[in-house]
Amino acid sequence: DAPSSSPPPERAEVPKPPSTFSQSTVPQTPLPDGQSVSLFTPAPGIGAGIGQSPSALIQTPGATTDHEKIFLPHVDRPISLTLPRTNQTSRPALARDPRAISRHDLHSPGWGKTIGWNQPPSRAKSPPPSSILKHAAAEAKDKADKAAAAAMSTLQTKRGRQHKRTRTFSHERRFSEYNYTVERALLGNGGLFNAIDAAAEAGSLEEKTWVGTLGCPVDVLDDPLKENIAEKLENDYDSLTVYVSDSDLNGHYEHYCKTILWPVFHYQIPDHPKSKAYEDHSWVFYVKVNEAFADRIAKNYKKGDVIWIHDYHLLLVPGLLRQRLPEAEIGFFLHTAFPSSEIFRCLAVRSELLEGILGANMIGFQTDEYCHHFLQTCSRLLNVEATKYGVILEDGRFVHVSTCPVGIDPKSLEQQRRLPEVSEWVQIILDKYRGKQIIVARDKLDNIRGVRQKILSYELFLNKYPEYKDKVVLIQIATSSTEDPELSATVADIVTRVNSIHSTLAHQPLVFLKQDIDFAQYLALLTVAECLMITSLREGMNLTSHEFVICQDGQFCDAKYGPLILSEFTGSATVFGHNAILVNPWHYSQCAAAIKQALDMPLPEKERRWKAMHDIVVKQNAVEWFDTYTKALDRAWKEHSIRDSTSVPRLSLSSVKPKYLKAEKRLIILDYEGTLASWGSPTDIILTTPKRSIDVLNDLIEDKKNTVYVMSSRMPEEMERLFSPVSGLGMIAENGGFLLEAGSDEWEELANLEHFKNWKGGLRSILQYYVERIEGSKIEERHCSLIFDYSDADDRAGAFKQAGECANHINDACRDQNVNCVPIEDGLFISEMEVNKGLATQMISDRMEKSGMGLPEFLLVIGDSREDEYAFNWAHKLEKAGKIRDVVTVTLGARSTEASATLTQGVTGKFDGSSGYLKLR
Ligand SMILES: O=P(O)(O)OC[C@H]1O[C@@H](O)[C@H](O)[C@@H](O)[C@@H]1O
Repeated sequence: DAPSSSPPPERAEVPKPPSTFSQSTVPQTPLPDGQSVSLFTPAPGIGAGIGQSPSALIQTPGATTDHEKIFLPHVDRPISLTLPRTNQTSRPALARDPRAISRHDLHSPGWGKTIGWNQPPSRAKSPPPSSILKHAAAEAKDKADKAAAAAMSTLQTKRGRQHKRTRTFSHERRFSEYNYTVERALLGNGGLFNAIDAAAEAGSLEEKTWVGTLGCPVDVLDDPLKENIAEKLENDYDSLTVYVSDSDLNGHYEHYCKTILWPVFHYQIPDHPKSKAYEDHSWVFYVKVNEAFADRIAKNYKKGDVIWIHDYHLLLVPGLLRQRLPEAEIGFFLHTAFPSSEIFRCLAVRSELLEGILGANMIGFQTDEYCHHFLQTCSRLLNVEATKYGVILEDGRFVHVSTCPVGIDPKSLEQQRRLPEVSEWVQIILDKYRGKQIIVARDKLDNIRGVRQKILSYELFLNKYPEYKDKVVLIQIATSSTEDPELSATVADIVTRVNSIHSTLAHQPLVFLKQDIDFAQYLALLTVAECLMITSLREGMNLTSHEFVICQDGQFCDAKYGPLILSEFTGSATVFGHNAILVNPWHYSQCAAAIKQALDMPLPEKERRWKAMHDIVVKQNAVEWFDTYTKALDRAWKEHSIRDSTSVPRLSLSSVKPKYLKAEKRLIILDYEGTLASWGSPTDIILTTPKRSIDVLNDLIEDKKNTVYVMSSRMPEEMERLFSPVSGLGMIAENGGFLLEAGSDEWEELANLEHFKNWKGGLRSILQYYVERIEGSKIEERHCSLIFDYSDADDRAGAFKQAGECANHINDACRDQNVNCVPIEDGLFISEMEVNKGLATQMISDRMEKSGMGLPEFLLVIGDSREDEYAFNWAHKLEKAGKIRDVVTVTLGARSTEASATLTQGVTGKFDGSSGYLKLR
């Protein structure tokens, strides 16, 4: 039952390619009628995996490429592909080769067919193959052998060949004897393909390499042939092939991707009693395939490459790559929706998935809502700090998260619409449905797209408004990349009921095609439609609606400006807003009323809405998406390129010493907990300061050239008590809330204490809620900050988890109040957003600049935690501006940092000012 056992569909179903590619190094056995076995896609990625979407894309900036050489048909490059935007002189064989033009969403298993050749059929709902459950490689291999033998015999029969194959003649060898062509896969993410294609054409992308799997079973290919294919694809199509066994790919795509991730990401928890979704049998295959991608990419990676991972099939790849290539520029874009944390947390491997995604420098989503869900999920489940712009990981690395909605390429669509087949079909449809109002729809027939809900709404519409009965036709195209027999049967029943009740001898109100149609027919339908109806229960975007808007401009048919009925649960709903008629697909009477509203809409209103949507589609196009995303990724990578402590050099005492000695004026800023004192979290009760720290500080201050500050999360009075033996010491308390200038006796408030009074009241109730649930936890109130401390909690793991939720809760509730809650060791620190150590250090340098004293020539900042990064950044700014000659920033311990040097032990072990200068041991 393994995928390799699925016999390939009959050759008769293979659309005849315009030309074939002959493989020179494998034995040549031309197929009759010029037909050939399709092994790959010229845009691998489109065929990445069994019906997979594009997976990873590597681009090398600065290099040049011949885009057309790869993607456009060429006489001496006989690949079976014709793409849009070619300057073809001859008319493309659209009707004959339905793959001749591209579309945004190639989700049909065959172009006008029910089964495609170059994608094995899906069995997403079937029980897992025994190869998966038993992990029996040998058995799978045996099955694959038999299946391949069966497949070959099918081919032979069809071809009418009379060769006698004996058991001793390996079927693998037989398979390898055939010619093959390289064809674009029928399944996958057409929107991505079109966008990359458009970006290349627009000059935004100079060189690219797709990384993907072959769109066909590979177990039957022998190693030399596999190598040969990979080589061919690398050399001629700039495509890297990832080989994984058929059973691994089956477990990965059809099981883990399609029965777990796809439904969960679209708010469908597969909790059917028969569902195997939560058995983790397929997780291992998901990991394996992701690892295979990461290995392939890492092996090929060259410094300067940009790696862009796409979609839910490859969520682990960014993380796996980050381990292999710590410095690489890695982007991730999710084309689907991202669910609320309450749904995501149902996944057994939720942390692994999140950590995988967080390997990227930048994570892109289609809408703000998905972004927000992701940030919230990270904060709740991983207990990391999430800001509006991204996630701060425990090691200090910042991962950017942003919204970047994908669009279509109106230019190429425009060209495709001009093809004669489209106008032919426009005419055919107009003739056939003369006098009728056509509502059009094309969706995957899965539980996500709401086809059932749509037809039920339509039935209600016909019942409620019988005056439309003879005047309206709903043409529903239902494609599918995976089989769901139960849903198919239910929908078929409803379709039969609608038609048997509402049809007349002369009129059939519902045309339901459980197959895909030719792209030209699809464009013609969008052109003549009175309205498009999308009722997805969830959908990342919905580019069909964008194509509809373009097709309604009246260029090839009387101006329609057809209204768009659009589920509010699609990404496109946030893009179009109320210019579309937004509906809740579960609210059948609302949907029925929307149909009536669309059909009755006066022309001026139609035109107004359409114009607004048209502007959006044209502006928010595919090239724009590519440019925006890649620029943001580049920025993210440059700004926050990983500087973990292994890549930050150790503090070189011998290089610091001359700088120190040269300076006539020095500013030294030292963090307290974890830096001066080698112990302690901000929640510890500090009784005394180690004598050694006091000695070091006194030694430093004794040198009149030095101005010394200590910074801490402690309150001013605590700091005073701790450092009373050091006179002249400057202090920064409550992480920047208070400043005591060096040599002064008066504390200054940098935080707004009035504001604190206002927000702390509201927060107390939230914190109290968690204190009651976490035994041993407590709230500590300081002058301008609150600390939620669970260091004494019995169940630290449980407390950690709840604290994550608490932080999230607070950040959500206080977003408008400028209040920020960040995790600290065994606690949460809540303070005003702009109040941090950087604010206080800025104040110090401003004062120095303004006073006659001027800025120092030497600045040393030493810290150990995330809050100290604000001070490091401030120091670097001064250095960059050329205001301070020598700046040394040092962090302690192993963590990512902005600091320029590291130390592994406490400061007191290294510094000693007893000789009147910073003595380096
Ligand atoms: O390969 P699949 O899972 O059928 O999906 C192909 C594409 O289908 C589209 O509908 C989705 O929006 C994409 O996210 C997805 O990549």
